[in-house]
Amino acid sequence: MKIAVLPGDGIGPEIVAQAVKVLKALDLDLELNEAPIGGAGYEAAGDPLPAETLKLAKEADAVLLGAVGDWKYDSLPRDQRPERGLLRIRKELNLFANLRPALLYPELASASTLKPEVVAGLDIMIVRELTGDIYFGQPRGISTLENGEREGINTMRYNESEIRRIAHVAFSIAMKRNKKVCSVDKANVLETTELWRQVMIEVAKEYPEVELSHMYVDNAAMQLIRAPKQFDVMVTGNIFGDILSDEASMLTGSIGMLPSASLDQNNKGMYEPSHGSAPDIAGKDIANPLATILSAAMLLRYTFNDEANASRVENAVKKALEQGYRTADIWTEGTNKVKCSEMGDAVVAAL
Ligand SMILES: NC(=O)C1=CN([C@@H]2O[C@H](COP(=O)(O)OP(=O)(O)OC[C@H]3O[C@@H](n4cnc5c(N)ncnc54)[C@H](O)[C@@H]3O)[C@@H](O)[C@H]2O)C=CC1
Ligand SMILES: CC(C)CC(=O)C(=O)O
Ligand SMILES: [Mg+2]
Repeated sequence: MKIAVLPGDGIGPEIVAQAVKVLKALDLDLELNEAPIGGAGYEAAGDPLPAETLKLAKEADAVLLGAVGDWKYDSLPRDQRPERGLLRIRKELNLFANLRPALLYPELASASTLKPEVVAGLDIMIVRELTGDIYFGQPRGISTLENGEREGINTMRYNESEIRRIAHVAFSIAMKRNKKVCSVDKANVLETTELWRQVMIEVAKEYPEVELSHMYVDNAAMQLIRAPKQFDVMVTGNIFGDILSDEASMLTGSIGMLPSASLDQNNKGMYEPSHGSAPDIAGKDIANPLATILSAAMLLRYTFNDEANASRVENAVKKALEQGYRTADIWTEGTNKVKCSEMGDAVVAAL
C-alpha cells in the first residue's frame, strides 16, 4: 500500500502523525512517503504544490493529507498561497467526489451543540462535488475598472457531465444506505444550480428505488440545525458542501470529528479531515486527531477495499471515546482531557 503523506501546515503535522501511528499499528504492508504541501511546500520549493509532491501523489495508491494554510501567507499572490496548492492537487488527481460523513458517536451526544434527542443516531453522508463550481470557474480575479474602482469576480459554473458523475456517486451510496438523497441547490436564483437540479432529476430515473428530494441551501442550513436526522445522503456543489459540512460537524461534537474522502472515478483517493490548519491551536499538541484517524479508516475502506481494518480503526476510536478520552474540543465534565498525541496513543491501545 503506497501512501503519500502530506502533513501540510498548522496542526497538520500533529494530527497526521497520529493517523500514521494508527496505520502502522495495523501491521499492513505500507510504504509511506512524506512530502510538503501548502505553506510547507511554499517554504521548501516556492510552490504550494511542489512538482515532487505532485509526482509522489500521482505515483501513490492514496494520499493522506493534514491541512494547509496560515494567516501569514495572506499577502502572497493567490497562486502561491497554501489553499491554491490544495485546490490544484484535487484538480490534478481528478478528485471530484468528496465524501464527508457526519456521524454522531453516542459518547459525544453531550458535546454536540444540539440537544441529545435531536442528534441521537445522527448519520449523514454529505457528497460534495470537489473540482468544479465557483472555486474553479473562470473568469476570476480582482481587476480595476475604468473609473478606478476595483471589482472582484468569481464564476459559478458546472457542466452537465460534472453534475452527472457526482449524482451517480450520491445515488450509488444511497443504494447502499437508506435509499434517500437530498440534493441541495439555490435553483430559485442561480442558473448553475437550476441545471444541477435538472440533471439530478434525470439521473434519479436510473435509480428508481431512491427517493430524491430537493432543498434550497439556505433552508438546508437551517434544517440541519432544526431536525438533522431528516437527512441521509445530501448531495451538493463545491461551495455549498464546504459550508454545510462545517455546519454538520458541530452536530457530531466538533469539526475535529469530521473525516473525508476525496475520490476519483477509480476510488484512488486523498483522505483528509474536513477542517483546516487551525493556526490558533497549532504546535500545542491539543488538536483533535480523530477526524484524521477516521480519514485513514476511509482510506482503507475506499482505496484498499479493506473493510475489516477500516472497521477496526473506527471501533478503536469508539472504544477510546467510551474509555472517556477527550481532546479539548470535545471535552465535557467528567471525561478525561488528553492531548492530541495521547488521543493517538489511546486509539492505538484500543486497537
Ligand atoms: N482542507 C484544508 O486544508 C483547509 C484549510 N483551511 C485553511 O486553514 C486556515 C485556518 O482556517 P479557519 O477558517 O480558522 O478554519 P479551521 O478549520 O482551521 O479552524 C476553525 C476553528 O476550528 C478549530 N479546529 C479546527 N480543527 C480542529 C481540530 N482538529 N481540533 C480542535 N479544533 C479544531 C480551530 O482551532 C478554529 O478555532 C486558513 O488558512 C484556511 O484557509 C481551511 C479549511 C480547510
Ligand atoms: C481551502 C479550502 C478550499 C478547503 C476547504 O475549506 C475544504 O475543503 O473544506
Ligand atoms: Mg472547508
